[in-house]
Amino acid sequence: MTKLSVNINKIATLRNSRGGNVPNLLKVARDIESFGAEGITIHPRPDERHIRYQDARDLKDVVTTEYNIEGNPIQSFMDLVLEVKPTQVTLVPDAIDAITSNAGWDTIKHQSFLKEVITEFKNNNIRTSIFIDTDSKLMEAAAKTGTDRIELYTEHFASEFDKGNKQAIEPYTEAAVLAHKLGLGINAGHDLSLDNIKFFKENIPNLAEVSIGHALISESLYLGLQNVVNMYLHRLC
Ligand SMILES: CC(=O)[C@@H](O)[C@H](O)COP(=O)(O)O
Ligand SMILES: NCC(=O)COP(=O)(O)O
Repeated sequence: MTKLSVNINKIATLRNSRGGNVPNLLKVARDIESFGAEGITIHPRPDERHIRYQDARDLKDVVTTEYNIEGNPIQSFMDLVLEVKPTQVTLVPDAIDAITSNAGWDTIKHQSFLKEVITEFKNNNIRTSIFIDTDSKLMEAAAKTGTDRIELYTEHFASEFDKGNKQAIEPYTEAAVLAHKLGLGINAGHDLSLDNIKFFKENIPNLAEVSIGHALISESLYLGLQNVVNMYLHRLC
């Protein structure tokens, strides 16, 4: 079984656009869990453009499934995660001004830093995962950091799949086989969607968890619009 962790960054983006509390992030997290999702993911960024550090604290008392916090382990992020103690922390090497995550870790260059950070999280009973590309050398170096899991960075797969190139899955399958041999758990995320998730899952052995946000929230709008427009029409007739 592969767990679905829903990334709720986009709910916070919508909320912040008006300055109030609509949509209510905590209610959405509760609802998503009640609909059967097995985890909630957030990615608080230093500019707090969507998830705020306070949201990460507030969600701690709300999330009853798996709580996954993603981000670049700068000091403020480290402090936050060590305070909140989620189920899992996913380390992502994104630049402060990145629009979204756009690269995996260079686990060779940053090996000793990652080892240090991972040790600290694991000493606090927080499972660790490293956002990473499919390169075998990077995967082998990831295992040496002591991380529990890796998260395959799936943007390339998603964009190639969209163009009809199903062979783009091959490096991901190979990376998953290697990760499993190295004793690493396997997560995946970025641009996974209703269109590509079945094919991805069928081709990735031992896939423990996917975190999905941008497409899932967009699909929820598409699939929910008809219902809501009709509800307005009923109230207006
Ligand atoms: C790590 C990753 O690939 C995505 O989760 C990313 O966290 C999405 O962040 P944004 O919602 O800020 O684009
Ligand atoms: N770790 C990936 C994630 O949480 C969601 O990424 P996306 O679906 O918003 O691209």
